[in-house]
Amino acid sequence: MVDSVLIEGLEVETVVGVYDWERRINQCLLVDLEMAWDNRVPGASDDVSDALDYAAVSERVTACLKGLQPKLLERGAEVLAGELQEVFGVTWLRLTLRKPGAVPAAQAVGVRIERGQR
Ligand SMILES: Nc1nc2c(c(=O)[nH]1)N=C([C@H](O)[C@@H](O)CO)CN2
Repeated sequence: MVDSVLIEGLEVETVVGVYDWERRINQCLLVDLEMAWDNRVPGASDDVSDALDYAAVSERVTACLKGLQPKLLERGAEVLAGELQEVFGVTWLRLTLRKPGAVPAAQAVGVRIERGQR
């Protein structure tokens, strides 16, 4: 499967971080997702129920990270990947989680994971 559905630069405000001061504030995370999906089916039917609905996935991503409040980006990425695979039936995904401002000299720092088979 070479087709994908994309979400790029999704902003989520949540509690995230390992330090005590970070547990008392909201910080912004940026989420990029590439998810394998057979786009020939919705391409033929023109029906959103055949598509991987990026709006529904975006809502789920936001709710998951707001609820989870992970210490590590790695934890956020891992839980998110598992939830998206289970809930939406995504067989393969590449997920990037960035934390802008965490290292002031860098534009952003983050993690990237791939899970499942294409
Ligand atoms: N690989 C990681 N390194 C660090 C993380 C992380 O989530 N993954 N987090 C922190 C702190 O929370 C940092 O962002 C505070 O500025 C440090 N390193």
